[in-house]
Amino acid sequence: MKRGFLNSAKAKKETLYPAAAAPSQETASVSHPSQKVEFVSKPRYGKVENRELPGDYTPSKIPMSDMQSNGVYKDHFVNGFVFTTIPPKRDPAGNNTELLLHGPTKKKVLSTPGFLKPIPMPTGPVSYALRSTPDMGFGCFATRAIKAGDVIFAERPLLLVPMGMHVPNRAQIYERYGTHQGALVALAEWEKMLEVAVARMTEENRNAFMALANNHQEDGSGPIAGIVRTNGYMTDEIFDGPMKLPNNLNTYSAILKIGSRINHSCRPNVVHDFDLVSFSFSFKASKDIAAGEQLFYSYCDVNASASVRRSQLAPYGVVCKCLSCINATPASDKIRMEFNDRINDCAKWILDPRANVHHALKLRQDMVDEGLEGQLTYAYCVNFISGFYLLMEEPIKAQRFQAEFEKYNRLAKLRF
Ligand SMILES: C[S@@+](CC[C@H](N)C(=O)[O-])C[C@H]1O[C@@H](n2cnc3c(N)ncnc32)[C@H](O)[C@@H]1O
Repeated sequence: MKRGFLNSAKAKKETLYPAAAAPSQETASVSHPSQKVEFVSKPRYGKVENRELPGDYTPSKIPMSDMQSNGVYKDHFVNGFVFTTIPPKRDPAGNNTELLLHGPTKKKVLSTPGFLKPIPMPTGPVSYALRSTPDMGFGCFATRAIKAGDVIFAERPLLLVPMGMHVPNRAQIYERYGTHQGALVALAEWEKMLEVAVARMTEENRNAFMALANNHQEDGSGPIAGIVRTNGYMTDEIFDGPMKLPNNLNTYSAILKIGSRINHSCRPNVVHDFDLVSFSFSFKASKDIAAGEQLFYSYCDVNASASVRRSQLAPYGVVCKCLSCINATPASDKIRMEFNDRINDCAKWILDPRANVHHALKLRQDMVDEGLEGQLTYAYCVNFISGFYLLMEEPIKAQRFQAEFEKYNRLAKLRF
């Protein structure tokens, strides 16, 4: 792939995967020149035969006295995880997050300049409602027309926990019980830790959390871990240590009351963003949405082929039936995989606008056909087209595409 601005870290940030989209593997640990991550484990998914725990296994007692925060912001460990609440004072509207957080990371979060700002307001009156769907469980639907770039809602997570399972005695567990039963015991130990965080929630938040979907009922996950794995949003703005490690080994996963009800489509109409200062996720319309339409974001890489998307969705038990998956062909795969390169080509084409404007118009049409108007690539593309027409001294057309750029650039601002 050519290098260009779309390969920059900022551009790559556009695709945010919920937690379970990370490749599933038994265990993972890495050594980094400046960081060593231990105790991290990514559990299996699907049906795991023989889920019985070893007869001699007794759950660890979570050392509450060491690990429970006293609810004061300054409380953090130099080395170790804390259970804590943000903000520590109970909010009558329920906007509190329970966290299992590495002590130094808590310190980093709390010292973010401007922390803690109020949650952003939605654009206009309430525009969404939860409803059941015939084939996806619950979903989130627009109750009125929503414009591209509008904030549909913003919320603090119910829970924020490390992305992988953090089980302090993992090595001894595997040594004692072997790979298969060791994995089950690790999950049981992880469940114990999650139980502490969930027990700290208000009753209302706990009920909302426990009512979320659980697609991990047969792989050995406990009921809380199953909900975390089904509903987590990757929060890579929060990470342990000085830098982010590969495979999300040191990032966090957030579970949301409303956001976690949004289903997947490879033709999404919603984007989301986590803002550390208000400690909240905002969900914005990435296209104009009509009243009654379901809201979707993408759990997978929308620039990947249909088969890669399918494998990225497998941990959710999602078999996507969006138009792009149903009608996928080698040609449509190629189109998706080449969007980023083609937008970089626009910079070349603009040197001879009259001869090349059709390339840029075709790119735009391909993106519309694939339902990807919410991608940054699309905003860049219409901006280039506007530039082509300006150079060709066709101001009316230039203005039309400039207006479209401004509409989609409202979204780009969310991600920069
Ligand atoms: C984050 S939850 C979304 C909300 C969920 N439908 C509910 O009832 O709460 C993810 C789960 O929703 C279901 N789901 C999401 N998108 C889907 C899709 N496109 N097709 C089928 N099921 C889907 C899957 O069961 C998936 O594991």
